[in-house]
Amino acid sequence: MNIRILGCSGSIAQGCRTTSFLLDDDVLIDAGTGVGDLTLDELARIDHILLSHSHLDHVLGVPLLADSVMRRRHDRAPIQVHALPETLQVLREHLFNDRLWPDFTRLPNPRRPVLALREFQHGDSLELGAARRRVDILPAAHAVPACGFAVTAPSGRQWVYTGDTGPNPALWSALAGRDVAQLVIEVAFAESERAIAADSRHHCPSSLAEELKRLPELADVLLTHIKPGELDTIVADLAQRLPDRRLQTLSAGQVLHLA
Ligand SMILES: Nc1ncnc2c1ncn2[C@@H]1O[C@@H]2COP(=O)(O)O[C@H]2[C@H]1O
Repeated sequence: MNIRILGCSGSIAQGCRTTSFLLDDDVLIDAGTGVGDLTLDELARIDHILLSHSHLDHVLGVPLLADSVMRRRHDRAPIQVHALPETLQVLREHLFNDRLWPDFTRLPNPRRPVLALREFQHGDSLELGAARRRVDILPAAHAVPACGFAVTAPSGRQWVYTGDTGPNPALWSALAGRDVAQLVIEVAFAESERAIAADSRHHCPSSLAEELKRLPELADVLLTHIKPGELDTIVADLAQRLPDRRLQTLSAGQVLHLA
């Protein structure tokens, strides 16, 4: 099982692309600005998009992708966009409303649209893509309704992405008993912006260090969603707080493999 990191930044700047991961070649996990690095052929292969929440940095690729691939998918089923009901409602009301963007859930033809919106709930399990990967929907604690995802590799080991979240006790309960090989967890803000982190329901180093006490030592920890310009400060801070835990930072272009 391969996960290609298209974007993993907390916002944009040169070299910084917002969250998007490609599972195998047909399942997109979040649709941030990293989606724009895919070729048209790669975009046209995507059959499923999982959205962790409705914020722009995670969804803006969906309407653009729909417009790009529409003429290549005449004979294909709609791309299934999977998300919490609250997230889909935001897309319907504020994005695909024929004002901010055309309603691609009815275009190019209401009987054969390029997008179909599919609800899931926390605790659900989906089977997605040609490889029928199992994806479990995990709780997240963010400023808007949000979730994370656990994807099961052929060995039974799991790749877990927290989504955008602040301190999230329900996540650790949901992970108990799972064989987590890799945990992609966010830390958006430096300690100096701890108040903004708390307000906007993200992690900073102190809250992340507390959370990681709940994770088995064996899992690899990969940091994501760091705000542009903050990486060195955050990594140095975490190295002091967690000297015994090897932390890696995700980078765009990286491909994670899980047997
Ligand atoms: N109270 C706040 N003060 C400053 N910035 C904020 C506040 N709330 C949200 N934001 C910013 O708005 C961004 C929206 O996307 P994010 O949640 O990734 O990160 C958020 C912060 O960078």
